[in-house]
Amino acid sequence: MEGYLSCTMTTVLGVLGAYGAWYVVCAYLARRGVPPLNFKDKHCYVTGGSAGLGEQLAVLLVEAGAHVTIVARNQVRLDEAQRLITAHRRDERQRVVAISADVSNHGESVAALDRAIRQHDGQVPEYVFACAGTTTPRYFLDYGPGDFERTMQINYFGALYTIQQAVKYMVQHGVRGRIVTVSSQAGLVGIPGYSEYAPTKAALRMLTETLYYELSIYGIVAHCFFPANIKTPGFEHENQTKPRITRVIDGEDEAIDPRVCAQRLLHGMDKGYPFIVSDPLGDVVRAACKGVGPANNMAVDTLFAALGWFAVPLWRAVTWWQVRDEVQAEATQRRAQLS
Ligand SMILES: NC(=O)C1=CN([C@@H]2O[C@H](COP(=O)(O)OP(=O)(O)OC[C@H]3O[C@@H](n4cnc5c(N)ncnc54)[C@H](OP(=O)(O)O)[C@@H]3O)[C@@H](O)[C@H]2O)C=CC1
Ligand SMILES: CCCCCCCCCCCCCCCC(=O)[C@@H](N)CO
Repeated sequence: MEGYLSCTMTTVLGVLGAYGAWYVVCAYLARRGVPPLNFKDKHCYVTGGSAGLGEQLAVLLVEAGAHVTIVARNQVRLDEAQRLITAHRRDERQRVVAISADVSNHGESVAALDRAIRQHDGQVPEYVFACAGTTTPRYFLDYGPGDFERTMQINYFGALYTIQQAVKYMVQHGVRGRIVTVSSQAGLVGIPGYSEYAPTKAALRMLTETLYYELSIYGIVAHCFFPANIKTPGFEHENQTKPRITRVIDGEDEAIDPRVCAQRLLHGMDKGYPFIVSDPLGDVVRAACKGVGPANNMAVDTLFAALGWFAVPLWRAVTWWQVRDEVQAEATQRRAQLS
């Protein structure tokens, strides 16, 4: 009996020890080659920097000593954001530049970046955050022609145009910078109501995964951020059209503060994570959706993934049960409307 116990103990300790060693190796591998974050005197370029997540990100960046460019369309909101961001500077030599452009237009995207570099005395951005994005959630059948294309054009192509041009300049000037795309947890998990939005965010994930490997050729690190709901003007906009089914399933009540959300993004970048989330549930979803993409820490991700494969279908069943009345009502109403 005693022999049996000590044999079990040895096995348990052996497994824990092996897991610990694996964890350490994974942590080392994940960080390998990623230089520490350092924003002091760096040029950080933030599209969508006039509101919500992008604005709070710009605030944190100037607090960390960066020069910042924010890009958005509406001049009034840009001016307000510029004032707010400027008030957070550590040093008045820090430049805060605001540029009005529609990033979904290739010419405007490129011109905005050129202007930003000129206004920063030729300094190419070391950090590029493609934050601009939008959604108007509805039932699939309620979208009109053009809606899908418009959202893809802003969320996906808007980010792509900015990043491609920035990477060109980085490589040309030998800048070993970082690029960040902003996807969403809705780009990982299918949620009714996001048919116009989720594909744009899934596309960003795959773009970033590709660039994570490809841009390592030039010493540039790519990150993709997958936040859950954030309390922003964009969130208020989407809630005006969001079906109730969507509100319940995506956890409307748990929306987080944009500053906290931006801090979590910077934390993930500091760790060198390719895919970054805003909360622990996000880590479960991220790991369960990992596929053959890059891991943050293979040892931890494997545990999270195993949890996700069981928990996500349970969560799906529970939330679907919570909205059973709305599902019924929508089915009845829609059939009546279309027949
Ligand atoms: N809020 C949330 O719950 C979540 C948001 N996200 C994503 O995070 C990002 C930020 O979201 P959030 O802070 O809520 O967004 P907001 O709507 O609050 O702010 C969006 C910003 O992007 C700018 N923008 C929008 N379209 C364009 C365009 N075509 N060209 C240039 N700038 C543009 C807006 O300015 P202007 O309109 O003046 O151009 C504004 O500065 C988005 O990509 C969003 O999809 C992801 C998960 C959850
Ligand atoms: C124990 C494991 C349970 C698994 C839980 C799965 C949770 C998924 C939650 C998805 C939330 C999606 C928010 C999308 C926000 C967004 O992008 C929009 N607000 C657009 O702006």
